[in-house]
Amino acid sequence: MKKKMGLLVMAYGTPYKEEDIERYYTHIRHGRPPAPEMLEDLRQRYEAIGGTSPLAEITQEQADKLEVHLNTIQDEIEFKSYLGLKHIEPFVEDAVEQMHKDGIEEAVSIVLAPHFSTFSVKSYNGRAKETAEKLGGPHITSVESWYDEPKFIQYWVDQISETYENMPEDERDHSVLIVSAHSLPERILKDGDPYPDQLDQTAKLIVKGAAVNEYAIGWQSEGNTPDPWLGPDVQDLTRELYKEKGYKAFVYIPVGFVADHLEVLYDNDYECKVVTDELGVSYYRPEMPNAKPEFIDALATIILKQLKS
Ligand SMILES: CC1=C(CCC(=O)O)c2cc3nc(cc4[nH]c(cc5[nH]c(cc1n2)c(C)c5CCC(=O)O)c(CCC(=O)O)c4C)C(CCC(=O)O)=C3C
Ligand SMILES: [Fe+2]
Repeated sequence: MKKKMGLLVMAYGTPYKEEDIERYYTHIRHGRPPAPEMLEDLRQRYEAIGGTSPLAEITQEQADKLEVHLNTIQDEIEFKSYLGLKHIEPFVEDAVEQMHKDGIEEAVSIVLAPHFSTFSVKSYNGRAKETAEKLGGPHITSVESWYDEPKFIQYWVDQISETYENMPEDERDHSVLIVSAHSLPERILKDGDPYPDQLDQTAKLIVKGAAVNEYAIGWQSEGNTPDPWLGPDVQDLTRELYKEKGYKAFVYIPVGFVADHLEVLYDNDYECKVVTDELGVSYYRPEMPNAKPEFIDALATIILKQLKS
């Protein structure tokens, strides 16, 4: 008999339709409704990428494929996946409750974001464990971070190698790789949050694997709040690097994310491209992992390693 295990896949979540944008944004803001102009600004950004984000569909596909793949590559455990989202239903709490109702006693959880921070991964895992404790189960083993998983690094190495191979030689010799993640308020640094160091490590491993000479770390998508956020912002960084080094091509890899969504399709493909267009240089953005088999295999490897440790 195979051992049955819940597979709790957690991700940010996105509005399913335009009418969901307000309550979604309110949830992100811990229950404080956004001012009308902030809401309108967000609505327009979704509008610019086609009305809503492809994220909902991609996240579901990632969870489904991960379950199937895990059940294919080993035969000791029967995994059953549950999707738990941070800011829209099915919420993390809903997923844990469903596992409990289904009689799941043991579960493993993973957040679809590679780098640990008190703002992101810690809060997902905390919400899951708190709910499980309240209900009296399941027992959850959590993956805390996976920013250095070799198969994840290899995914990006392969992507950028392909991008650089297809670039005109003159551009390749004058290009820079911008490795980025979602910015967070600078105050996370006070408490020794590992987030910036983990991004640094991811970047170093990718750069080494792909033998890229020129790279820089940037932050993107910072929130609309008065506190200072981690910088440099990818748009400012693009301008500075152009001024200092005169690069002819900029290659963006937002490795803090794993799917095509608003922060990539708008903040990179629109906002960063406005800057590269203005500077008259080339913009490249290798493909996101989404539900590609190599990435699903990387996630499965991370889960199995966690269960063996
Ligand atoms: C660390 C981090 C990740 C990566 C880790 C993870 O994935 O967990 C992430 C991912 C995402 N963030 C997303 C969307 C948004 N995040 C916002 C706002 C914020 N994010 C924050 C942090 C993060 N966010 C923070 C500290 C705020 C400010 C909150 C405040 O005001 O105090 C806002 C509000 C408006 C704005 O600021 O743009 C939106 C719409 C989407 C979905 C996109 C889609 O729908 O396609 C995704 C994947
Ligand atoms: Fe966000």
